Amino acid sequence: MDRAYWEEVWREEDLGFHQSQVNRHLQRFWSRLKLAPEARVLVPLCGKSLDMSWLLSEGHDVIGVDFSRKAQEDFLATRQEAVRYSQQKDLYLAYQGALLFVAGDVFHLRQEMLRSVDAVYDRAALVALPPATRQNYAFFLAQCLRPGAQILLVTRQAPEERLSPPFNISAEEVDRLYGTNFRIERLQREERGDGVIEEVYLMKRKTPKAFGRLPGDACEARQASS
Ligand SMILES: C[S@@+](CC[C@H](N)C(=O)[O-])C[C@H]1O[C@@H](n2cnc3c(N)ncnc32)[C@H](O)[C@@H]1O
Repeated sequence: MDRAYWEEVWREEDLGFHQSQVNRHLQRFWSRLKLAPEARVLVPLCGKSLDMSWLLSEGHDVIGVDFSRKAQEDFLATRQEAVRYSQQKDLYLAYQGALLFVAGDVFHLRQEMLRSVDAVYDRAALVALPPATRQNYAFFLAQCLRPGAQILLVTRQAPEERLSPPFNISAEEVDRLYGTNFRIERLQREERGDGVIEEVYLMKRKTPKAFGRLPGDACEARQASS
């Protein structure tokens, strides 16, 4: 699922993933992260999710990231505050109160932006990525997040495997992707009436043995090459 795929999705407004209500797992489990109100939360592949409004209403600083400038525009329009725009290479930044909405590729985010992140909220982000990209994404988060940073992850598994998003993510895959670098706790496993299983995980970045400028540090490497 490359950028062209998602641009088409937004152009055609084929937004079946968008929820008209705040996600119930977010509302139910967010307090488990025990964050201070002023904590900074990254919402990767955010679309125009109302979950960001909820996180802002909790007092958090929110960084939303999505390829789509339409998603950025639509989300900003739901809020009253003035917007200030800037650009860093191929990233289009919009600041609106405690929100920073970055229109661009999540993998192009700069390290200094991510090192200050206390928590990541992932609903319909990991499941939107094809298998090879999922590995890069989990590795990218592990490399960029500081020890102690947390991820609230919502996954899903439908009875049939699909060739397009949302993809099925099993507990084994979560463990394979994140287990080395994160302590993983499964908070919930729920089978919906339609046979789809939703799982909610709380993950905490472990302290690497030699944290910092390791060879292969994804963020550092990206910075050096940009
Ligand atoms: C399934 S939607 C989920 C949106 C949102 N999380 C929600 O719950 O409504 C996935 C979104 O990821 C965005 N996306 C996919 N790959 C991306 C990438 N590498 N960088 C930034 N955004 C990306 C797409 O544009 C799309 O809006």
